[in-house]
Amino acid sequence: MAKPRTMRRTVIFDLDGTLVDSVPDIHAALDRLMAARGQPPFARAEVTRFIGDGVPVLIQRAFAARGLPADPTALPAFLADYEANAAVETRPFLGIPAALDVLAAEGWALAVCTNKPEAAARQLLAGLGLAERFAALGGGDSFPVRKPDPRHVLATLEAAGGDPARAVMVGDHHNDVAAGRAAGLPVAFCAWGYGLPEMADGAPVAARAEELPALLERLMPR
Ligand SMILES: O=C(O)COP(=O)(O)O
Ligand SMILES: [Mg+2]
Repeated sequence: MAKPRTMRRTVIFDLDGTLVDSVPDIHAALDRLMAARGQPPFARAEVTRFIGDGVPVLIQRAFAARGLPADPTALPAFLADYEANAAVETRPFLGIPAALDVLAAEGWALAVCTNKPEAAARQLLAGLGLAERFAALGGGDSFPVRKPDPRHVLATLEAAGGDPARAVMVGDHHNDVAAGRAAGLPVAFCAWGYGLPEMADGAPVAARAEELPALLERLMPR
């Protein structure tokens, strides 16, 4: 009798700060948005701190930092600019393409769960030649909920054809740790990203992308 097939293991990756260093293009688009309102540019460290909760919150934080009232035209203006310019300076972090190759060769399915709007995330992955590697992409506006809500992770996993009992979450922000854990997944934290070290909250930390395959193997043995 044929043995029942064991479902493939799936890695759910966060995008910004985990797979790609996207802050240069986010920073540039945000400064153009602010310049159109007569505002001075931001420092890179400020923009890095604004990232993690999706674009609407990024813009709220930027406007609050400049003491500006909310402006409903800002979000569509930012998105139109950013979607067209998401892959100008943005690149995968050092070692990420090679780590994805190793994971794929080891039989992992790969998926992306990001709070970045889906259209911008797809533009970016396509612009970097990474899109075909992923079985599914769940953006910040793909479902009624987003990270830290675990349903964002679970819906992305379902779209990838994955099994929640055979999946791990990798991210750089407390939203990733919280969403992955609440979804019942083991979590790994990326030290190279935009989150503060304490956001790992006890999750195992990868210091470099090349450490990911062995770390994920430990979290979810074959
Ligand atoms: O868009 C954001 O604020 C964060 O995106 P991420 O979930 O890919 O880190
Ligand atoms: Mg992130």
